[in-house]
Amino acid sequence: MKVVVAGASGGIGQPLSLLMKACPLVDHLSLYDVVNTPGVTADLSHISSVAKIEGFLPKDDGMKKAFTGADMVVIPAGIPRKPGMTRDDLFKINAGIVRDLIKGVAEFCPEAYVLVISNPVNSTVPIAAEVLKGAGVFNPKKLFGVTTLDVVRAETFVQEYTGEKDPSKTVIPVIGGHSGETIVPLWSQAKPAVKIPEDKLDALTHRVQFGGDEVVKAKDGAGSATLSMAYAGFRFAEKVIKAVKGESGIVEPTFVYLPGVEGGDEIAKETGCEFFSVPVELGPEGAKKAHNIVSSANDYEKKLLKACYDGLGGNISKGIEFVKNPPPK
Ligand SMILES: NC(=O)c1ccc[n+]([C@@H]2O[C@H](COP(=O)([O-])OP(=O)(O)OC[C@H]3O[C@@H](n4cnc5c(N)ncnc54)[C@H](O)[C@@H]3O)[C@@H](O)[C@H]2O)c1
Ligand SMILES: O=C(O)C[C@H](O)C(=O)O
Repeated sequence: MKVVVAGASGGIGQPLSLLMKACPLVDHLSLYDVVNTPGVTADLSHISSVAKIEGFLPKDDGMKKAFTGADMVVIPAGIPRKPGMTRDDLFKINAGIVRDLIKGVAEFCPEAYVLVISNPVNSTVPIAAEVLKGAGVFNPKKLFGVTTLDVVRAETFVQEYTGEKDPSKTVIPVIGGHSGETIVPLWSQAKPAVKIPEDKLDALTHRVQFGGDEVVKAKDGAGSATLSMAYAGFRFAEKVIKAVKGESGIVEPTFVYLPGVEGGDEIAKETGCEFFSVPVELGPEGAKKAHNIVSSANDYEKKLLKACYDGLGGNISKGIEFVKNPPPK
């Protein structure tokens, strides 16, 4: 299992690379960034874990060397938010960064599982799909937008109503997209079931939808969530790797191209969105089956979903348009 982290020197990239280096399921870790990969690689290389590690900069065919033979490419490359910014404000810079990295995937490792962390995820994943389509190598089962941080937040914030000692033991499906109102926690589908007082529901939902803002505000200009994102990104990547290696029964919400995944057509029809995060069963081929829990939402959640569909559709079209009709340079 050769894993590439693209954007490896950044706030997410470094702790994510640390978790990958420590993971016994990873044989080969390849770090790629436009800066500082020699230092990050030298540092991590002293860890006595199984993964062989290499680091590359763009010079001397660095992307080709980093990506060739990769089984998985995880992408946290791009600028983060500052207070007052929306994720969509990152589009101008991050759209081009993701497009160019995905061109590298298409050329050097078209069979790889691709996990996109870079924001705005609602647009960067459609960008990735368009680039891969254009290169004739798009496999929707292998392209994932990482929305796990929303799931992790929901598990954490609901703990006060579950009484669970370990918050990760409560399964809360968080569906839709990854920004503000497009993030929809389906509390009614919690396992085990959880009773949230009615007067607390709005505040809890809002905290999950806008949890990213809490961190952006607290970091006060120094970026957005990095450590919790590295944890969440690793948690999702590890699940994909385990499924690829044959473990069955792994289901995790992730933002996928619905028409390309079994069960996805029905969800696309119901939501009106081609890209959507739903619990996806993972298998050796990647996304095995999309679970339609949209139809099980209660009335409160249906209202949230309506707002989600309205916002998400525009974000998706913006990403597709960026590749189909690139803006003048
Ligand atoms: N999906 C999520 O839930 C989630 C959560 C947190 C952050 N994010 C997003 O992740 C991205 C990264 O956040 P961060 O805090 O690590 O930012 P950061 O600025 O600390 O790190 C980004 C890294 O990307 C590198 N980079 C820039 N252009 C590159 C290119 N063309 N090729 C390779 N590397 C390149 C930079 O050199 C830097 O090291 C942001 O867009 C942020 O909004 C997503
Ligand atoms: O909020 C951000 O900009 C980063 C990330 O998407 C998050 O949810 O923390």
